[in-house]
Amino acid sequence: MPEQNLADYEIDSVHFSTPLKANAFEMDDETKISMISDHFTSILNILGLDLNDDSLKNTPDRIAKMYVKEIFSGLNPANKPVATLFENRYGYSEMLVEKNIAVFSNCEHHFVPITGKAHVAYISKGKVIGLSKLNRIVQYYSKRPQVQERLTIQIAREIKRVMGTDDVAVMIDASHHCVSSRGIQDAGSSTVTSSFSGKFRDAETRNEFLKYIGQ
Ligand SMILES: Nc1nc2c(ncn2[C@@H]2O[C@H](COP(=O)(O)OP(=O)(O)OP(=O)(O)O)[C@@H](O)[C@H]2O)c(=O)[nH]1
Ligand SMILES: [Zn+2]
Repeated sequence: MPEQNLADYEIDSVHFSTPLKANAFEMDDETKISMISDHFTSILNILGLDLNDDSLKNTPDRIAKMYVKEIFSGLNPANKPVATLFENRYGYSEMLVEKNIAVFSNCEHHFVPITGKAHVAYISKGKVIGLSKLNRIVQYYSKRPQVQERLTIQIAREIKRVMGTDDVAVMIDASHHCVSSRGIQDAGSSTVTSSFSGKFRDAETRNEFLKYIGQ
């Protein structure tokens, strides 16, 4: 594992970290897929489904691949995006806002989707970041079993680390399918979380950010 990615987990070792077992990185992806597939075969059998049906027979394998390679790929630090930074030669000194970044995550309590939008902003301390890398950071931390509060903090911390500045804002507005499609079954509500650091703790800067994202 690249040293920098391992460090991400070591730094993350207090309350904002994804709870991971000590041996979380010992198993390779192929072994994980094979074991998850076996367990899903049992679950579908227990539910009484006929795995000889041609539509169902590959479902355990499909779910296992989807977990490891897609929706939970952010558990593997090897998939952490590497940020491309450029010198701020043009001396841009205002905030940069990347808004309406799609969030597709999954709730760690029920393993059903969290969908919504993230808005992030930073003020340069000399470097600028390739725009798509902000989207990639949001996507990487989304691809873990999550609670929205932790997702917000993890995204903010990573942007601060990469950009070498505390002047970072993150806001997420998302719907939790565990609230909309089951349980209380309230499809109309959404959850807003935010992280404001550095200059974004000042009302004027924060309000400028909120105005740009239409709040
Ligand atoms: N704070 C927080 N809570 C969340 C998040 N995602 C889901 N939850 C909540 O986690 C709680 C889990 O509570 P439990 O009482 O153990 O689960 P449950 O019996 O399925 O609860 P209900 O959803 O009310 O039916 C629920 O209230 C969820 O709405 C999140 O991102 N942040
Ligand atoms: Zn849930």
